[in-house]
Amino acid sequence: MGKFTVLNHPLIQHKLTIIRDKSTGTKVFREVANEIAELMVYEITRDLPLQDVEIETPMGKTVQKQLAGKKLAVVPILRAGLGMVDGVLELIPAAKVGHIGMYRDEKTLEPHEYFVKMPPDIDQRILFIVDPMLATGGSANMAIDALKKRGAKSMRLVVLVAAPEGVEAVQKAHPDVDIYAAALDDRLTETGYITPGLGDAGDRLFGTK
Ligand SMILES: O=P(O)(O)OC[C@H]1O[C@H](OP(=O)(O)OP(=O)(O)O)[C@H](O)[C@@H]1O
Ligand SMILES: O=c1cc[nH]c(=O)[nH]1
Ligand SMILES: [Mg+2]
Repeated sequence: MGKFTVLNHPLIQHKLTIIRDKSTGTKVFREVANEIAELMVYEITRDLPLQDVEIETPMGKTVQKQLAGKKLAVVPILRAGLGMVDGVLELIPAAKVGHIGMYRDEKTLEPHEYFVKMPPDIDQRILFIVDPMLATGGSANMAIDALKKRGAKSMRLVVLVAAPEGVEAVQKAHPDVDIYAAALDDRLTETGYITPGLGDAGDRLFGTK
């Protein structure tokens, strides 16, 4: 089964409270969502493999470390995942970005895929799939299916708020994918929203209703 990790660094908890607050407007919501994503990526990349490289400093030759092997890509699940991309790229500016468009039917809660554009060689990259909300897990599972179909082999799912139902669904469908969240919330409401949650992440990021 894939690991589920809550990254509860005090800065992350503090910032998450800001975006949960319904009085937080679009500008601050956008800024702080990206700040949380940046802090999360710092934690999630701790285990990336390093390799030796010989370089020359002004003082002479030396063997030092650099990131080894596989390259990275960030994959936001549109729309709301876009709200985490800049934060990830702050720390990994050379990462490629693949987009996957999904919307959840408001009544049935079924996910629908409407767009996929990936960088080449995703089979050789570690993919950080980002989406602020993991609710039923339907969207994340369909996104992971779409990426596997295109050859992806190494994926990590990075969300701000997770519901227990969503974590269980992804762990069951994709035991090879580790999940990282800034918080694990109580449950889903009857209408499929995470509670206490932060509302509709896409609407809060983009000012839609
Ligand atoms: O786990 P699930 O039950 O599938 O729900 C989570 C999904 O719902 C939201 O997207 P939404 O469908 O609202 O699209 P949007 O990002 O365009 O607002 C959210 O950003 C996730 O992608
Ligand atoms: O609480 C939720 C659940 C799904 N999508 C959201 O944006 N928020
Ligand atoms: Mg939405």
